[in-house]
Amino acid sequence: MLIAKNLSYKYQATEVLSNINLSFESGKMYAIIGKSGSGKTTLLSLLSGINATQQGTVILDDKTIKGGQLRAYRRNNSIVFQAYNLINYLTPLQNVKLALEITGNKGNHTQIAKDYLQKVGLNDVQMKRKCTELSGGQQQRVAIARAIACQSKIVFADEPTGNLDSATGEAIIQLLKNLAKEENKCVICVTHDAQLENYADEVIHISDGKIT
Ligand SMILES: Nc1ncnc2c1ncn2[C@@H]1O[C@H](COP(=O)(O)OP(=O)(O)OP(=O)(O)O)[C@@H](O)[C@H]1O
Repeated sequence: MLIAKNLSYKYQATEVLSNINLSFESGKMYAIIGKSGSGKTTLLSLLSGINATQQGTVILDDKTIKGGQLRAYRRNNSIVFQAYNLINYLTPLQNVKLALEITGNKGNHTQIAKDYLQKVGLNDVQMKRKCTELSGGQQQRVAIARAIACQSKIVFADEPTGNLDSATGEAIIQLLKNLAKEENKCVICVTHDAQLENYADEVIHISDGKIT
């Protein structure tokens, strides 16, 4: 489904990814694991279309993603960012509804947003507070609800359990895993979390910008 072919990437003169070749399928959860600074977020940014490739290609369903198609490709993907990237002056409910509107989802957006926020463990009061009035872990769960509510074929998650205690983290991992198994999505997570490694169908190790 999704292929990274000979991907290399530099920031200024420094190469941070070197000749990466990977392939991802629907119905599976992947964990990309590596030390801080090993290139995980950079790899996710190329796979998801946030950044354009420099060398090598990203191929979706046999079609190479070219420069002009990057924006549309990016819009079709769901991404859970390490820094959440929520709209802070909106409530969780408004954040998820906005994403549903932008991605042109059908159905009752308020109900869908509520259902997904409940799934990640937010209660009715928390859903209606401003995001700035939630804890870091609650904001992370809003970011996850927003990503999975949009029904993208591929969900990318950068440290999705980074700010959660181990029980909440496990529940979120299970939710991501169900997304792969029950809804046939391709779920690609970047993580340090050994728990996530245990749940993943495939574990990919990256070190100094290379797959090891
Ligand atoms: N915009 C940038 N300009 C220059 N160098 C960058 C930039 N973004 C990242 N880097 C460098 O590229 C390398 C890989 O960074 P990246 O964020 O991909 O690593 P990571 O494995 O996701 O790290 P972490 O687990 O700490 O988030 C690091 O050495 C980082 O300092």
